[in-house]
Amino acid sequence: MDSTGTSDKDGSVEPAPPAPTTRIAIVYHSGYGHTARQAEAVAAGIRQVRGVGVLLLTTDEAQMRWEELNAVQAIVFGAPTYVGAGSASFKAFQEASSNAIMAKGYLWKDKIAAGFTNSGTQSGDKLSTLLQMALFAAQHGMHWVNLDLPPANCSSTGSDEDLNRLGFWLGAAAQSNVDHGPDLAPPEADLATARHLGQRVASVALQFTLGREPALAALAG
Ligand SMILES: Cc1cc2nc3c(=O)[nH]c(=O)nc-3n(C[C@H](O)[C@H](O)[C@H](O)COP(=O)(O)O)c2cc1C
Repeated sequence: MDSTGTSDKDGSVEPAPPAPTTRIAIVYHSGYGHTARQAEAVAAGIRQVRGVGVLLLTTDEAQMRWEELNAVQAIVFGAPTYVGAGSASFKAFQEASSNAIMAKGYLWKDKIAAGFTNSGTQSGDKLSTLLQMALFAAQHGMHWVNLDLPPANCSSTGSDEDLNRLGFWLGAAAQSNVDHGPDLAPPEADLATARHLGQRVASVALQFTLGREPALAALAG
C-alpha cells in the first residue's frame, strides 16, 4: 500500500488522513547530544496531537531555512545551558534572526513560542536560558506558552521520577549527568516533561489556528 491510503481486509482503500495544517518547528542546539534527546521528546509530544506536524531543525539548519520557519504556526526553542545562558550556537541563531526576520517586517509576529533547556546540574542557572528565550520571543512579538505543570519532587511523597521534577514554570527543563552520554541522560522524567511541553504547544497552536480565521473575519467586519 502506498502512502496515500490504507487497505482493509476486503481490499477497499480508506483515504489517508489529511496533511496537518498546523505545523510547529523546533529549533535547537545540542553540543553533545543530550539536548537533542529533549528536542526529540518535544517532537514526540507534538506528534501525539492529531492534525499537527513537526519540523525539527538544528540552529545551523534553521539559518538556511527561514522561509519554512516563516510558514509554521509555532516555534519551540531549545538549547543547553552553557555558562549560565543558552549556548553560543543558539545565540548565533538569535542574532541571525534579527536581519532575517525582524528587519524584514517582524515575520514571526503572533506566532506561538515556547522553550526548553538542559544542563549538567539540577538548577545550573537554567532559568536564565528560559528567560533568554522568552525575551527573544517577546522581541519577535510572539506569544509565549508556559509549561503548565505543577512543580514536583518538593514534598515527602515526591520523587525524581515526577513530571517537572526540577520545578520550572516558564518552559521544560532537563538535567543530564555530565558523566552520562545521551543514551542515558536526560532521564525519562525529564523527557516526559519535554513531551508534555510539546503536547501543550500543539494544543495551543491548534486553538490559535482553528480559532484565528473566524476571529480575523469578525475583526475585519
Ligand atoms: C561550555 C559549557 C558550559 C556549561 N555550563 C553549564 C552551566 O552553566 N550550568 C550547568 O548546569 N551545566 C553546564 N554545562 C553542562 C551542560 O549543560 C551539560 O553537559 C548538557 O547536558 C550539555 O548538553 P548538550 O549535550 O546538548 O550539549 C556546561 C557545559 C559546557 C560544555
